Amino acid sequence: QHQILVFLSYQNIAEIAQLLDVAELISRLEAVMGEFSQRGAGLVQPVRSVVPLQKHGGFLGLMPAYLAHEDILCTKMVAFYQREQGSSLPTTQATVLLFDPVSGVVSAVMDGEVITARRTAAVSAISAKLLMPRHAEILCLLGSGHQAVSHYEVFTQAFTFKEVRVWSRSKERAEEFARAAGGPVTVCPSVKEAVEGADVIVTATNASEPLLFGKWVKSGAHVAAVGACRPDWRELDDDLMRDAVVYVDSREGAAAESGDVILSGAEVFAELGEMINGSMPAQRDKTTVFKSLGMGIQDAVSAKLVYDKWKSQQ
Ligand SMILES: NC(=O)c1ccc[n+]([C@@H]2O[C@H](COP(=O)([O-])OP(=O)(O)OC[C@H]3O[C@@H](n4cnc5c(N)ncnc54)[C@H](O)[C@@H]3O)[C@@H](O)[C@H]2O)c1
Ligand SMILES: O=C(O)[C@@H]1CCCCN1
Repeated sequence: QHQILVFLSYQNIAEIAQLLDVAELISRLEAVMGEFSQRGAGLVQPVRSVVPLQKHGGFLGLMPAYLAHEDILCTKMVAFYQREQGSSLPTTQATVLLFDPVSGVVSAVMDGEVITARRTAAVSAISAKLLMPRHAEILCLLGSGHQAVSHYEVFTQAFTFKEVRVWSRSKERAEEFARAAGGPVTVCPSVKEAVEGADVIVTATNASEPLLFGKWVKSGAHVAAVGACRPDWRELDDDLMRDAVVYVDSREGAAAESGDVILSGAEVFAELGEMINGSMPAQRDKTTVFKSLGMGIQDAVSAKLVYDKWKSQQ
């Protein structure tokens, strides 16, 4: 009898979080991103298929991936929406399916919330490790939602900052974020004040117009941009995109989905995986942008990590 593991939505988040060790996740993500950028036959991951739900201001993304070396077959399904400010409905909901690649049987259905939050922050942390200034002291988070929280957790675990700042559209939310954080966080009244002098800036908002302007960004800073995942959505302005050295998770993904890349006309210098596998340099001394869109292979290694840990505990 084949055993199916079911993690129903929003019920076992603490359990999944416990199974997703940050250091281990980072090391698995580095390996798979490095391999992806070699474009070998062992890794299959089409650009995400996105179904627009025009009537509801949302999208359904399908993110399949097969990793032959580790024999991982996985797909994430993620519904994401642009919500009115104050809406109580979630903006992003994800479910991850793991398959037995021999039979095609589903071996696990997992809530994708923690996987999405952690793996995205872990990938941003890899970009920061390679691209942020050597003695980075100030981390700035723009947005105070799920991604901001997971970036705070992962970044403060992976690095040491003298100061952490947050800006959010809603001051109350930013204050709530600061109260809930595990350490001191400065709430900033404007994006400009939040980012001035910052060494690392994470943009994690649902904005569709630029909110981070190059003129405010310190020369040599690193920006990890995780929002704006549609070809007509922006978080960063043209100046920043054109003046910075731009890295992406996947060139094909960025060309299809990143408004910041497409509409600015900025040149993509390299993929994160190209830095990891040594085929392209990390230009740490320059102002850098890592434009993240999210990849199925990232969910696949994360889900496998959760599954293997869970199995070993049975
Ligand atoms: N790159 C990736 O792999 C990846 C993965 C997951 C989510 N995302 C994207 O990251 C972004 C944040 O996701 P989340 O799960 O934290 O969402 P969330 O809804 O939990 O938080 C969104 C934050 O953005 C703010 N915001 C919304 N509209 C804004 C606007 N117009 N201007 C400024 N701030 C605004 C909200 O106030 C909130 O702080 C989304 O765009 C999401 O699609 C990317
Ligand atoms: O890769 C992801 O999981 C996210 C989901 C939401 C839209 C952007 N990309």
